[in-house]
Amino acid sequence: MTTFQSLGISQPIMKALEKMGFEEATPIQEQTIPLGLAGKDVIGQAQTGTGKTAAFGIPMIEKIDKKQRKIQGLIVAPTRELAIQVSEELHRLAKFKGLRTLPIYGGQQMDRQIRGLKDGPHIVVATPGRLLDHIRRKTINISEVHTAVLDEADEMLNMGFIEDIRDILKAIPEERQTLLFSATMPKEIRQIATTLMRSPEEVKVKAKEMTVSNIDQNFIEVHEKQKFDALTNLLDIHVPELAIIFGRTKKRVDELMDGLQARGFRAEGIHGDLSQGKRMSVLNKFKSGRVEILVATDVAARGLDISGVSHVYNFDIPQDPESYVHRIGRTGRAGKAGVAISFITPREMSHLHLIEKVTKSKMKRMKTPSIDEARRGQQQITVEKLVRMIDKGQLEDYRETASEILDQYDSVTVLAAALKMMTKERRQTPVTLSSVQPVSVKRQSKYKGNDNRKNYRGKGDNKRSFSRKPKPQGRNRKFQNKRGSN
Ligand SMILES: Nc1ncnc2c1ncn2[C@@H]1O[C@H](COP(=O)(O)OP(=O)(O)OP(=O)(O)O)[C@@H](O)[C@H]1O
Ligand SMILES: [Mg+2]
Repeated sequence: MTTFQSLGISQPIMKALEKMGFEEATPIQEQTIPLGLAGKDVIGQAQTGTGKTAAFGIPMIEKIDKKQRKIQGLIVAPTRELAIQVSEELHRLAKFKGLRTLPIYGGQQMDRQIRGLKDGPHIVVATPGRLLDHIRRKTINISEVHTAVLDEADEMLNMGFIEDIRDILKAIPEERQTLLFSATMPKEIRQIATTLMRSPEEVKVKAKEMTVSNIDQNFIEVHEKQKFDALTNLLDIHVPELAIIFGRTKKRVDELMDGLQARGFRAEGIHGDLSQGKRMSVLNKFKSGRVEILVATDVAARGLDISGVSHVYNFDIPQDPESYVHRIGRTGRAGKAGVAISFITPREMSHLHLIEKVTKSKMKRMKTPSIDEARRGQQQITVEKLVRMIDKGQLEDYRETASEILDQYDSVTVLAAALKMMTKERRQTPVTLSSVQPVSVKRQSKYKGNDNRKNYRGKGDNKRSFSRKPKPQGRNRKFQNKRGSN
């Protein structure tokens, strides 16, 4: 057990950690906080939900001079929701030090952000597109940044973002400390990463599998046309506290949401075509439990930390094993248990094996659920309610009527009628989804520009092309013409 105290963390942050209920450091925190404090560049890789945010956040906060009202720490994250979440976590960590943190992302009014920037934040957490807009308009000054973090680093250095990241890093002094974190770090991306850093220390938390062991990983083999019924049956059997269902495209997400609502589930969708206001309201409803099922594209695959997500369903199997790791990692966080179920059509079985091979984990075959099992699942909820009522007692006022009924009918019939009355029977509204192509085992390049990439970004973040090839530039060459101008 490593205490935060033994890592040499200052009093204001210790106080914040105590308030947040962090008792001991997680392995990635234990290993990277000292390096971060020593000013080293770090590539940190650790499984989903193991506290990478605080691992880069704590040393960044420690090194910030509160009196200097300049942006000293910059974090770049791939989605708006993640930028907001990371900013909130850093705000909590820096609370007693009194630092200001500001999220900057697309879909929010520019002038509001400009006002926020004029307020003198010490730390900015940004999505790349909007940050570049501010840099080009000269509405942000990042020339005093001494610590830069790429959260979800492999995603940030992937085809869709790499040029933006290079442009952003050019606006930061070369003497900066650069920290890269993710649960996945394909070799090719790691190589690109080192060109942006100064002799980085690579920290990889030792684990046999890329995924956390507290996620129970399953798959069902199911034909495309039977997927939707299988999904609603599973939902009735599992009764998740909160569930995320991943679909391949925005259209798919919309159709799934409509279908689930038609069958009486409290489901809402999130993807890059929705307005920022809508994205936020859906996510907030989900966090508060007013919506039980979040249907999402990969826009929600990375980094999001929502407590209570007990189940993740891959309605469509993701193209990349990395995406699989991040998607299922929305459950089983901070040591909690979680369940993941992936739907695989017979033609996609080889893709499943590829994912298992890359992630070094195994998915258990789950049999396709039947409507009878689903019914029993629904009845089970009623039975549990009934048992709770029995345990509670206070039934005296009902006993006389109860025995009168039992004089006339047998007990099983009476109880069956009561259960039927109390059970919310599922509407079996027929739902047909548009057909989709199965995922092919032929992997696209790591530097892909696939459909998910487009899904990832919201409107207005799409301006920059996805197809630009990463230029093979070394750090020195890249910064040569920049020298002196910072
Ligand atoms: N030392 C700790 N003790 C207890 N809880 C912690 C600790 N560190 C982080 N947490 C909590 O664990 C959860 C997961 O942390 P975080 O979001 O940083 O994970 P992550 O490693 O970045 O995951 P991902 O790869 O999905 O982005 C958060 O709710 C966070 O507040
Ligand atoms: Mg994270």
